[in-house]
Amino acid sequence: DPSDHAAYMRLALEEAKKSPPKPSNYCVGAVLVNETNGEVLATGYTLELAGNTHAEQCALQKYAQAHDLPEERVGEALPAQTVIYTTMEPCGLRLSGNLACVERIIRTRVGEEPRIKKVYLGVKEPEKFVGENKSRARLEGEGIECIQVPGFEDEILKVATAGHGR
Ligand SMILES: Nc1nc(=O)c(N)c(NC[C@H](O)[C@H](O)[C@H](O)COP(=O)(O)O)[nH]1
Ligand SMILES: [Zn+2]
Repeated sequence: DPSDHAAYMRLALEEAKKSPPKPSNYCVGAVLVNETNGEVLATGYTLELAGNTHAEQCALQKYAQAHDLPEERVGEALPAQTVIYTTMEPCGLRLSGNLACVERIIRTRVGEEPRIKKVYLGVKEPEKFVGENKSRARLEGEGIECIQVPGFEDEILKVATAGHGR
């Protein structure tokens, strides 16, 4: 049921739990969904794919690979009403200097239309690594709606910071 946002966020959180904790990032989970029919298109979690990969990046890369496309062209294969659920808002800047997920989401545009129309997020990014995350303003500016799915904040942050010690 495409409107059961909590179910998709719960799925993203289950993915996040698979991520190997590190002190230098967050353990995040992401799910790409076709909002027209509720179909799960791909899932991803931080470090799932080789390299210093983010959850959203992994979901996009897996879907692209399944359609014989490089990640930067994934928009060509995404349904027009694709949405992404991510336990933490997409990064806008990464200490590693790797391309931020907000840019990966925006570049799914084909012509004028972004293929990812909405970003459902569980929590804002804490300001530990890169100060205030400005991705939501960036996305809204590109016509991509950002919607917070409430109710999972504590569990998401516990999983996200598992590698940060106490
Ligand atoms: N939305 C999101 N999904 C992820 O999978 C992930 N790991 C982060 N984390 C954001 C955090 O700002 C960066 O992890 C640090 O800035 C370190 O940067 P790298 O990850 O090493 O590129 N954020
Ligand atoms: Zn990211």
